[in-house]
Amino acid sequence: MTQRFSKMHGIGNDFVVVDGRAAPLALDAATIRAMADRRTGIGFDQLLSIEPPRDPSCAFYYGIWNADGSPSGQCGNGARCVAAWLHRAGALAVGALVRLESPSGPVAVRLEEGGEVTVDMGEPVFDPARVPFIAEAQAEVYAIEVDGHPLQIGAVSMGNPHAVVEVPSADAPALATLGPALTAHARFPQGANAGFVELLARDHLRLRVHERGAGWTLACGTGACAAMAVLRRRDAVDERVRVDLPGGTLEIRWPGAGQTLWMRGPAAFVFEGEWLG
Ligand SMILES: N[C@@H](CCC[C@H](N)C(=O)O)C(=O)O
Repeated sequence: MTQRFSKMHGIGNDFVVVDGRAAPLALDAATIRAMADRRTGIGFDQLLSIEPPRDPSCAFYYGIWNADGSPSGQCGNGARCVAAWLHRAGALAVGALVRLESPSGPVAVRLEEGGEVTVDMGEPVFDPARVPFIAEAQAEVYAIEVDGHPLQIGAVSMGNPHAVVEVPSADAPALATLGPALTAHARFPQGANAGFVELLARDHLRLRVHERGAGWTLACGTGACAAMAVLRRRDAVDERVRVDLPGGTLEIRWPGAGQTLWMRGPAAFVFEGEWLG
């Protein structure tokens, strides 16, 4: 089987992007894992397939699979790469706000002059049943025990499940084991992307994310949105924040409840190739 692809990244969160507009992608989980292997495959955190929309109000659909072959509902850095890919394919004009359909519903993307992409990521969802997160009632923080450590976490969906923990340092060595343990915690029945956020100022965060299905990544767009959502809900941050991740910086804006959340950042092409697996 051969499959043409573009290799892209959004501040180091890397992707294989395939053109499924004529024939939607039909790869099994084992093939995706083989493609994701960083020694014997192409290597990526997520695979994105751009396809015709199911929802007629959207211009295109993008499917998302993690490096371990599991599907996801949303990918923030991926949405920016999809916008840049569509522009290169002549299907998205600079400055136009275009609705795209993700597995968890629509987002709107705009390619800015200069190449950055702004994305309307929708409204954060805190209802535990919709994250999903097991809790008796909705709360701003939940006390849970992770790997023997008592933690206070926020739980939110940005179209995919996130746990957000405020930490004194996003470089703390203990995160190496806490990340995988929180991702797999039993109170997240579908797993979670585990974000560890350091509050530097009301407009400046540092974040590391252990992603469900991909492990530690250099950046997680929905993770940055989730950190903003959880901290803004507690009035710990302003309406606009800069989020520094190991691979670069994202700008996030969220006025608050009842409003959609916006993310802005770059999207880069690396190379084009053909998978011969
Ligand atoms: N890297 C992403 C999130 C990708 C999906 C995630 N690992 C999941 O399983 O939900 C981003 O930039 O948001």
